[in-house]
Amino acid sequence: MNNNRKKPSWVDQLSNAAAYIFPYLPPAELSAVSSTCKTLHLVAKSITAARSSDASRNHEKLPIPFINSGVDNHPYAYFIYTPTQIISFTNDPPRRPWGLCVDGRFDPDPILPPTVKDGCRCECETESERSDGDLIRCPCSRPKLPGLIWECGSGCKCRSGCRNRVSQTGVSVRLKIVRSVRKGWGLHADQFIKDGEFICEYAGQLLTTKEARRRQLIYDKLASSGKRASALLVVREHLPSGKACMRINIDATRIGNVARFINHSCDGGNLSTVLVRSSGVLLPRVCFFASRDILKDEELTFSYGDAGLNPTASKCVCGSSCCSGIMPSEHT
Ligand SMILES: C[S@@+](CC[C@H](N)C(=O)[O-])C[C@H]1O[C@@H](n2cnc3c(N)ncnc32)[C@H](O)[C@@H]1O
Repeated sequence: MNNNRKKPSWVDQLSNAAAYIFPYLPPAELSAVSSTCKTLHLVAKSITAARSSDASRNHEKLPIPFINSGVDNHPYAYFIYTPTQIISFTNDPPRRPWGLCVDGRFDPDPILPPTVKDGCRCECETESERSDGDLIRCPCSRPKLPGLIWECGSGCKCRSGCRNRVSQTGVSVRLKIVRSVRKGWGLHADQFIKDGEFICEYAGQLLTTKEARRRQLIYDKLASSGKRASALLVVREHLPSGKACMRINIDATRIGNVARFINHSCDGGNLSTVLVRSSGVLLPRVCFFASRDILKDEELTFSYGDAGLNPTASKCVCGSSCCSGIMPSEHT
């Protein structure tokens, strides 16, 4: 037996322990411990580099880096990543690790999915029989309403490879999150994106309208003191009767995906907001598709709604020729 094996030094032991604990720390705590000694500073630096390299925390097929070219000292934004919408009413999500390096995960040459403008190529039959003898209609054959598309889902005979599941593939285009002086973080294309291509879902916590209103008041207060950017999206689906509409509230402020970084543009921007319903799934999802060809490095934007007359609303700096100068705010 070799008794001469070298014991790890206390510096190595400290560094190993820090590598386990630091990925659980939010930025302020990470920065505080980082300033205590050189060893901890180096571990914190590598965690920060890993966090900045992929906002999706390995949840998407491609990494989505944060880019801050000297605008200020924010290397990344801190939030919990969810690739799909979640029904959750907890106020305090538990801490999870973020910042460990995982090598060799990304497919360098992914197969791009079809675009929404390719039309339906669903291979399941228009009407097919379920095992219980009932006929089910393929969602592709349902009447289309503006701003709403039907995709195949768990209620269809087809499998996940079906071409009518465009928005169920996750983020498949190269994106990056870029810091700017006036708008904070913003989502940008990191490749050419074709008109009609699927960009991403707006994922976050699905809220009741009562809870959404409660949170909106808090966010408005924080925004008026210049404290925090919120990401609470309200979308209304007009039901086929035309007499009622369903309100969908998605809050991506603390738990969300890349869509929480999409800034507002008064001219409607370059994204279409589309409600996607799929067979066998009760709730619709809010998805973004390119509304025109988008060049590499262009910022992705959409209209948050009408500016209205909210006197406490913050200033819009979208820069479009029809900019109202006021950010839209939800107060209904
Ligand atoms: C959904 S977040 C978008 C990401 C945000 N920029 C960030 O840094 O996290 C919405 C917030 O971004 C800012 N924002 C978005 N569009 C803007 C615009 N056109 N002008 C000024 N601020 C904007 C506002 O602070 C708004 O509350």
